[in-house]
Amino acid sequence: MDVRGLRVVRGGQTVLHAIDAQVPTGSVTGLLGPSGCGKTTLLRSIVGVQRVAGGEVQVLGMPAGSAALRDRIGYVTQAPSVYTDLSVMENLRYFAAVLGAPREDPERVVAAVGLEGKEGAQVERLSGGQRARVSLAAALLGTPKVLVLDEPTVGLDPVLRAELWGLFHRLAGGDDPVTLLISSHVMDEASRCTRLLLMREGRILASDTPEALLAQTGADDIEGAFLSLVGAAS
Ligand SMILES: Nc1ncnc2c1ncn2[C@@H]1O[C@H](COP(=O)(O)OP(=O)(O)OP(=O)(O)O)[C@@H](O)[C@H]1O
Repeated sequence: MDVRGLRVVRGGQTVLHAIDAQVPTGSVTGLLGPSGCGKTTLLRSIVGVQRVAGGEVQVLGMPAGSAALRDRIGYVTQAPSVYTDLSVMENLRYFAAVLGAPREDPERVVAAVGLEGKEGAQVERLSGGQRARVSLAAALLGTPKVLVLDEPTVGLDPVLRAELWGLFHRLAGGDDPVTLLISSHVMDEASRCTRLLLMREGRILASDTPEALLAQTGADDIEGAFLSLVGAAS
């Protein structure tokens, strides 16, 4: 993914100020920054659903929003995007049909997110974490090359969070690597990423590996590195 000079205006305000950002293929890149800094807007621009005021966004070598990218990008929004009155499997079969995914794909993705045994459960009756995993399972249908996940671990317990990060790394490290871009406002998730994009007030503060950011700032953790970079930029 390659973002150059991206400018977005929402509600009359510039929310992305001509930003540049690269997400290497096969990386697990964390997009970290405080609430309201523009993370969702950047993700929406990459998925191709955000009206942009300027700049360019390329995904897998194609302009964001290209029809050819539709079944190659999985996008999980913050709000669950599955039908709550349908069962887990009904949702997955429906989305698989829309995408033209292989017939056995719903079973594969249920196993990938650890929802075996819940196939027949109505989504309405699932816990928040289970619902989040149904949305993630839907995004894994059709074996996308890029996964864009907006705060996928919010509200999950630590065990489930660790399991999901394990899944993200398995997807990125497989024979057919997936590139993952994952937003979070929880800085302690930074250490789970292979690369970081630190964002503040519509600008990218830094783009590097967690280790390099710690070395560069001399901070003990990414929160400290973030504060040091904010200090240096102002
Ligand atoms: N539909 C909208 N209309 C106008 N302004 C919006 C809209 N959605 C978001 N904004 C503004 O754009 C800015 C960036 O919002 P965005 O949702 O991208 O932030 P975020 O970093 O994802 O926040 P959070 O972590 O709280 O989800 C904010 O100042 C917000 O008020």
